[in-house]
Amino acid sequence: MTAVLEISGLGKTYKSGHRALAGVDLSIEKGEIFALLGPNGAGKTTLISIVCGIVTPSEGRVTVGGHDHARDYRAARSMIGLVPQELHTDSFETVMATVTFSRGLFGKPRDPAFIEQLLKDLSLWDKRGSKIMELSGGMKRRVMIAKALSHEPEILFLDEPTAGVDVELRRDMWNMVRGLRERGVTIILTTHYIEEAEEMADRVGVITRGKLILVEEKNALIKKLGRKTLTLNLAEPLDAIPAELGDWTLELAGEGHELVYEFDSQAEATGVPSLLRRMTDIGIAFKDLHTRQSSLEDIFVGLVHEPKDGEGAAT
Ligand SMILES: Nc1ncnc2c1ncn2[C@@H]1O[C@H](COP(=O)(O)OP(=O)(O)OP(=O)(O)O)[C@@H](O)[C@H]1O
Repeated sequence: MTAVLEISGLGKTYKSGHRALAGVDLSIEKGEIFALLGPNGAGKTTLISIVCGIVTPSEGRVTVGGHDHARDYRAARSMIGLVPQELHTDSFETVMATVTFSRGLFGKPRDPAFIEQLLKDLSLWDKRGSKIMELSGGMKRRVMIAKALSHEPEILFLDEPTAGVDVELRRDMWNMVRGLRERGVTIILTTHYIEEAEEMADRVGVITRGKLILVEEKNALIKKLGRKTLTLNLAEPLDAIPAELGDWTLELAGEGHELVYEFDSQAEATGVPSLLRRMTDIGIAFKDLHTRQSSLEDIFVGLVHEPKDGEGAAT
């Protein structure tokens, strides 16, 4: 695999003195879907804005397809499409004119057949003659995507692409992302919908307080950091956890009808068989049981958890 985007030692201190990014190193492979997760204000938009040339970094280096982002800006930028978080398309122009113009901005020759297909893929073809200002919010967002793709970029940045969009647009968006990936386009997205990252991403990066604290294959991350919970539905409710079960970290839930055991699924001895044996020995019967693997969301919340007064530092 070859890296299509290389970021090293990237930092940004805004004029206000706010340090929004510090020491960010990241290498993105061609054709992957990379999800950047982080709480509000973590620095995701700042990072994307630097790579897209909207914000100037305070330090560090970015190369896009081997082009140095500072020295060879036009070549680097023409490889990138950006769908920004905010819609700024209050335009008197028509959909067709806006999208065609965007392609020209990057010095690409006119290609009406390509633009037609793009507008059709985004269900915008019927609206091609409408002024942008007359469109609904969802349609405007589709236009932003069409603009970002108009010059056939190799890397597409989607900043919170599905925030506030309806189910249909969200579905279309993800179908589009899958289609682009099949054509070898690299996708980097930020999202607050962690289940989306869980479904779509190949790799996940977690950013908090301007630092990229983790970059990992999504499946490996879930396996490595994931915990499993075993829930036993008891035949008779318990008032308290019996002393004989003191070797396991257990909780009672469901008004005493459920016994919950959280364990490390990667550990050699999970403690599950011995727990079940001990329960049988002391006469606690259960009707049913199920296990649940922790989700990316559980892992994310654990990683970016802000310590409250009196708590230890965040991990
Ligand atoms: N132009 C600016 N001047 C000063 N501070 C800024 C500027 N732009 C962003 N910041 C600050 O930098 C930090 C990172 O902001 P950024 O928008 O990158 O975060 P984010 O992770 O994208 O957040 P969100 O999820 O809310 O979009 C925030 O504390 C923000 O207030």
